[in-house]
Formats: sequence, structure tokens, C-alpha cells
Amino acid sequence: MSAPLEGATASVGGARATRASAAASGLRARIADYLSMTKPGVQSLLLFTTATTMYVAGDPSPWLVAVTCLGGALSAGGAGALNHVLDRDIDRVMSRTADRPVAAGRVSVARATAFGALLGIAAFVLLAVAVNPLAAVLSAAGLVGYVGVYTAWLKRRTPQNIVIGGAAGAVPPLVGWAAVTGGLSGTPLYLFAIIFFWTPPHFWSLSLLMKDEYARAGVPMLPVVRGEQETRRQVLLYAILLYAVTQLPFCAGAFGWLYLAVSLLLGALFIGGAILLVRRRDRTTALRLYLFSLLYLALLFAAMVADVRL
Ligand code: HEM
Ligand SMILES: CC(C)=CCC/C(C)=C/CC/C(C)=C/COP(=O)(O)OP(=O)(O)O
Repeated sequence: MSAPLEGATASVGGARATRASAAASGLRARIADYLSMTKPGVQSLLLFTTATTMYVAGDPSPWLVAVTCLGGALSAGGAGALNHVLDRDIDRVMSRTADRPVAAGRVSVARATAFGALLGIAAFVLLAVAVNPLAAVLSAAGLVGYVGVYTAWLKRRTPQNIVIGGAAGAVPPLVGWAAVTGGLSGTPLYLFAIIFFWTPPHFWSLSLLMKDEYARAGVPMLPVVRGEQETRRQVLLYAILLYAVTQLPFCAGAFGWLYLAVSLLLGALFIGGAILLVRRRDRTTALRLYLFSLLYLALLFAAMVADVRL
């Protein structure tokens, strides 16, 4: 081959390679966008509470745990995508959320809606067929609660949005219990109540750091409507209520001394952190309590399994 021809062939090959690598990175970015709409960070803890509850409820096969978690992930993921659609206007206004795929216009409303609906339907069918109808219905109720009750209805109307709407995030233990036993009883309702009372201190401590953003977006979160000090007071109140609720399954005989010891220690730390939050009005204390809330829930559910199994 002559030198000029060689050069031309090389540049055609180079252009093709550049186009191929641009297409590959475009595809990777698109996949990352769709994945981010499923809110994988939040999902990790939702699925952890589902899986741990299953080991409290009985002796599930690895297959049952895997398929239940897959169903839960599809359901919560679909809910997340639909939340991205409904909240796109306020997400656009807040710096934390402005770059989300729908808010930023990278994924269309129609595509995100179809994606969310498809995941929700796939979750329902999978759980109904491979697990049981009760698990499927409970999981669908979680999706409707988060998308229909919290996102579409309460989030923009009342500072109690996350208290009432937070019930959706407390559904995973019910799904896990129903998956193993085919029904519900007192223990899963206690676990539901634990997440229900955990959600306000989890979110409100973080909301202290995002007050101005919520105010700009016109979302009536507690620190915007009732002020920061009242929010800190409510965090403490709910931390105390949460402690009381965590003692109920021990009193009812569902768990033993190991759970009692761990729940006492974690409860004291949570209440201690909330007292600090009321006293010290700095951002670091709020951020630390929010991060601790994540560790708290994970350790509490891990302790339930350890208590039942050891
Ligand atoms: C209405 C109820 C809730 C509200 C308003 C809420 C709000 C938030 C917000 C604003 C964040 C930080 C930003 C983000 O990473 O998206 C966050 C993080 C998180 N939440 Fe919640 N949350 C709620 C319920 C729950 C529930 C029920 C769970 C699990 C049991 C949970 C688990 C998490 C986790 C694991 C993170 C950290 C995510 C990460 O770092 O990527 N949240 N939550
Ligand atoms: C069982 C089942 C299907 C449950 C689904 C419920 C679910 C996904 C609960 C998590 C709650 C959550 C991510 C709140 C974020 O609030 P936000 O939407 O106000 O936060 P944002 O500003 O980050 O969007």
C-alpha cells in the first residue's frame, strides 16, 4: 500500500474507532441515567430491611431471598423513576437534584414514565408468580404510597408529608415477611412501625442542611415552615418515640436479650445525637445524625437476625 493510501485508511479507521467509542460512552451515560432514576443508594437499605426481615421470619432459600429482593428493587426502582418525573420541576430548582436525568432533560418524560411503569409492572408480576400475591400487593402499595401519596399529593402540601408518606418506605419488612410466611402478624407490624418512626429523624436532620433549597423550590418541609429549632425538637421527639417502638417487639417476645442490648445502645446513641442537635446548631451535627440514622437502621435490623439466629 502506498503511503498516502495508508494514511487515508488509517484516518477512516480512526474516525470509525472514535465514533464507536463515542457511541459506547453515550450508551454508558444513558444506562447510568436510567440506573440513577431507580435511586440505588436508598434502595440498598430498603432491600437490607427486606432481606433481614426474611431471616427473622423463617428459613428462606437463597432463591426466595434473591427473587423477593429483585421484585422489591424493581418496585422501588420504578417508584424512583416516577418520582423523577413528577418532581422534575422542583428537582430543577435544587442544586442537589438539578442534574437528574429528567430534570436536566436528558431523558424525556414519556420515556421515564414508561420505564417506571414497566419496572412497577414487572415487579408485580415477578412477585405474584415467583413469590406470592400478598408480597406483590404489598410492594405495589409501597410504590403507590411513595408516588401517589407522598410525591404527587403530600410533598408540596404539608410539612407532615414525610411522616404520612414515609409509611411507603416502611413497607419492605412487610414484603419480606409475607414472602416467607405467606401472611402477616404482629412482628412485621412492629418492624413497619420502627421504620415509620425512624423516617422523620432520618429526613429532618438532613433537611436542616437543605432548608434554603426547599424554600427556593417552594416545598413546605418542616424547617421551611416551622423553623430550624422546631425541626430539631421534632427530631428529638421522634428519636424518643422510635426508642419506645423498638422495645415493643422485645416486650412481645419476638426478640431476646441480644436485640434488647443492641436496641438500647443504638436508641441511647440516637437520642444522644438528637439532644446534641437541639443544643448545637451547626451543620456538622445535623449531617452526623443523618449519617448515623443510616447506620442505626442497618445495625438494628442486623441485630434482629443475630438475635433470632444465634
Ligand atoms: C419519606 C421518606 C424519606 C425521605 C423524604 C428521605 C429522604 C432522603 C434524602 C433527601 C436523602 C439524601 C439524598 C439522596 O441520596 O437521595 C436520603 C438518603 C438516604 N435515604 Fe432516605 N428518605 C426517606 C426514607 C428512607 C427510607 C425508608 C430508607 C430505607 C429504609 C431510606 C434510606 C436512605 C439511604 C440509604 C440514603 C443514602 C443514599 C445515598 O447516600 O446514596 N430513606 N433520604
Ligand atoms: C416497597 C416500595 C416500592 C417502596 C418504595 C418507597 C420508597 C422508594 C421509599 C424511599 C423514600 C425516598 C427515596 C424518599 C426520598 O424523598 P424525595 O423523593 O422527596 O427525595 P428527593 O428530593 O431525593 O427526590
